[in-house]
Amino acid sequence: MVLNDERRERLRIRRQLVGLLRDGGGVATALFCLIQLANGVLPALTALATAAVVGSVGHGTGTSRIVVPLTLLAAALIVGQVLSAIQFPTSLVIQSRIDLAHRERVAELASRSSTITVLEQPAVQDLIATVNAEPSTWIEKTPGQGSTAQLMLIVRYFGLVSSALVLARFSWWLVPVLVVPAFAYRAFAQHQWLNHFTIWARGISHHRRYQYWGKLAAAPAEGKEIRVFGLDEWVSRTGQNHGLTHMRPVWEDDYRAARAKWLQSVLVFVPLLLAFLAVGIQTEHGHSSLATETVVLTAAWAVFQAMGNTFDSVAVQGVMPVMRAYNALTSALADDAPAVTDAAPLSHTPTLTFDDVSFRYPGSSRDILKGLALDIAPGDLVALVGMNGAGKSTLTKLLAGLYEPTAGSIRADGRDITEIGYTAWRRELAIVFQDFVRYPLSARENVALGADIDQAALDAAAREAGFDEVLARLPAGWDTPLSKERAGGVDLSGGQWQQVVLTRAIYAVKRGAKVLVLDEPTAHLDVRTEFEVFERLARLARDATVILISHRLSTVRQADRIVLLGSGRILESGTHDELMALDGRYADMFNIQAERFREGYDDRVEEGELL
Ligand SMILES: Nc1ncnc2c1ncn2[C@@H]1O[C@H](COP(=O)(O)OP(=O)(O)OP(=O)(O)O)[C@@H](O)[C@H]1O
Repeated sequence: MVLNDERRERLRIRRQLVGLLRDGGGVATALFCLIQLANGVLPALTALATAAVVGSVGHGTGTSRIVVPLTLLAAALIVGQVLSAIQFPTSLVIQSRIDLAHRERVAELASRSSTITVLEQPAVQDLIATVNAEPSTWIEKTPGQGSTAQLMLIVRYFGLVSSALVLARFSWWLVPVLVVPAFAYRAFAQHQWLNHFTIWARGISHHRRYQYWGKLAAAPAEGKEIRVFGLDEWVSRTGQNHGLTHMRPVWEDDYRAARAKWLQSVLVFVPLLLAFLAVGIQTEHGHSSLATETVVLTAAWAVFQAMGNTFDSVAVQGVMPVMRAYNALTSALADDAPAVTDAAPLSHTPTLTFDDVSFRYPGSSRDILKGLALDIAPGDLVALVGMNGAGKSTLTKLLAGLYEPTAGSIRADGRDITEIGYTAWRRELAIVFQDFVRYPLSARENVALGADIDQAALDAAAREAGFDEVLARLPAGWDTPLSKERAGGVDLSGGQWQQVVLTRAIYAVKRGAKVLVLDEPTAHLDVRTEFEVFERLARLARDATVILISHRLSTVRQADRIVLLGSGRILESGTHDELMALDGRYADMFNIQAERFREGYDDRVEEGELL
């Protein structure tokens, strides 16, 4: 039953692989199919042409009779050579196109889910790692490689059939005598290869560790320690041990396979000998000609050639995990089709309402937010403060719709954001996450991120984020790649990167975003720069609501409202003066930071110091 299910799945994947050939491009795939077909039938044609040449020589009636069969034979040989020369580049073109289309589908699949809940599941992450199909060993194959191998496997049977037809013309019984052992030969070789494959795959974790230890010796950072602590011998021995643990069973299998070669040789040798003897005897007795003998001998050999190569099966086997992961990922993300929405952009900045919002992360039993209630008026600059782990970033992720509240709702002008639709709602947001992405792109691309370029707005955003001074020092200004890995690129400091993403968020506001969320956007900036940025943000707050998370209380004191989060709830809320007058937790935190600052320390509250 299980075996049947497994067979059915393998068959389904094989069909999928054939279907993928569509992505290889019409012309290239047609050419590849033609090459495979020709490769399949050429041995039989060569057999017929050779026989015709031999036959015409035997008649001894001058050279004219031999010209046509000789030309045919030469044509078959030349076509065979040409085809094998263009087969490889054609297959590379098809494979890369199929792989590109596959990666596009995977990216589309991964972004299909409107929240990131499902993507955070370890099982889904494992599937994505497999489905990305980046082979690092010979046993792993890409969908492109699997797909062309599957086609070659199918076409192989055309070769078998054409050679069998040629044999049948001489004597029908030669067909089973040769084809049955050829199948047995194939099954045997295939079994050996797949066994070899399985044994190799079983030790993959040792192989990975062998690779890791091998790379360690050559890596600059680790190289420092290896030299200082004299670890070279230990590193090389550990690597060697992993290599040997992986390869020993593989080598044993190689010896076993070599010893079993005699059976394969018998499977080829005996039927061929039978066929050769039968035809030889008949020719001897005048029942057959030398030409027929030639055709039978060549076609008989071609039968084994057609069935002999088993590497295509290994390639198909190598892509099975990728296709299985792809199918599993499709089912895992099936319920997360994008919310289709045609909601029009908001005409004004909305009032934001967190209505009794509770939240716990999927798979966790701890409530991060517990019935949180918060209203934010349009154009307000609200500072969210609180200890590490209080749930500030979580609140912004809920606002962005990356997770859905476990209870309660988040509303914009009274409308639940799920009703507006996440795609439409996110157009209204500009968010700088704490763990923002540093794209190895130009400064301009890092700020615009695919949006239309409005250079005047870009320049203004850079000024407001304090990025203009950095920009002026970049060798190619806006066009400078922000990565040393790119030609002419530069590496920015942590603070300079924050200025880039601040510029990104401000540019989004200039292009119409109504809510700006900044999660510790200034943590790496020096106090003076942070203060200036904050001043500018305060001015920006007239066009958009700004929600700012910060640990530096001296900076956020100018916010319209400061909200102190703790234990999943709002502990205190008000202006700086109101909260200081309250003399509660905020006042404590502020006083400690102010004291530290006076003493010359950084004014950032470190984890565990307070509350
Ligand atoms: N993806 C996640 N899965 C499970 N728990 C998470 C996840 N992300 C955050 N948490 C937990 O949620 C709690 C709140 O985290 P959050 O990042 O919202 O805090 P924060 O107030 O922004 O802290 P910080 O000031 O350090 O940035 C923390 O205890 C954290 O461990």
